Amino acid sequence: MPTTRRYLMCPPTYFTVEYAINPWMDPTQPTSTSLAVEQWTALKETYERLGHEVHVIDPVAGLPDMVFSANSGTVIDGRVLGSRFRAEQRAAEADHFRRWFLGAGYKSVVMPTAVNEAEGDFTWTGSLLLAGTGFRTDPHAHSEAQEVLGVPVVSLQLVDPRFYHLDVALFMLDDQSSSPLVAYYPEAFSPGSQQVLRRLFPDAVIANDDDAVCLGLNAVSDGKHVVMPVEAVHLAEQVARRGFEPVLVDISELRKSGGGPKCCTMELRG
Ligand SMILES: CN(C)C(=N)NCCC[C@H](N)C(=O)O
Repeated sequence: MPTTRRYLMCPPTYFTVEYAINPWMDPTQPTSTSLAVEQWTALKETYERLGHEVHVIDPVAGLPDMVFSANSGTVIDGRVLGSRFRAEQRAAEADHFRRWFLGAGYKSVVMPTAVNEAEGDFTWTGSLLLAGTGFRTDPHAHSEAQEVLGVPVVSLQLVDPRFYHLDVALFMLDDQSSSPLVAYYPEAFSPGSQQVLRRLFPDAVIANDDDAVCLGLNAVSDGKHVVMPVEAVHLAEQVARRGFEPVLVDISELRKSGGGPKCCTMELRG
């Protein structure tokens, strides 16, 4: 069943690729800010058409990656754990989001002491917080998240630099039922973490290489509709076979910075 969600997004008004902090970014290749804005607007309108509430934070000049709002906060039951970026180029984003949360009336807003790229590396299953590490978020941020948010955390080790955040390797199809359904790309994880995922989610949708390299796992599900990159053809078929409805979006311009639909979408829970 779909449930209505609240999302926080940031328009890519100042989007460009002017530095390289992941293997997808090549500052020598041209980017189009107007195309990025067009694709982002279509994504936002897709959420609104599906009945979701979208809040928008003002973009800031000089912060070209601020469009990836999912990196700036993990919100569960109305408690906010902000972010602390690994790359200095993105460091200033964290405080803009902190101020947005306070302005929006959130009472519990905690900024992390360890490197923590928020929903980039944290995925809420409905009962557990899956937490990635290996490239960005520091393992200490996992225990910090457990303390601040008061939820059990399961650490997962990422091993392929192309899938530098958890949310380009795994997403929740259903976070509302007692047996949550997940989709993931096993090769992005260490052998031990693959075992953990098999134990936790024996019924998972398993993505293939083609799904993973178009950042197909950077998807957003409301329990029925799954907003995902248009190139993720095989994954969309798998998702449909499980009874979900793929909603395909073109987010190719933002992929030049290593992001997809989920990266542009922070969920405000509670
Ligand atoms: C899953 N999420 C939120 C992301 N993967 N975010 C994309 C961040 C892209 C940015 N150039 C960076 O490298 O930080």
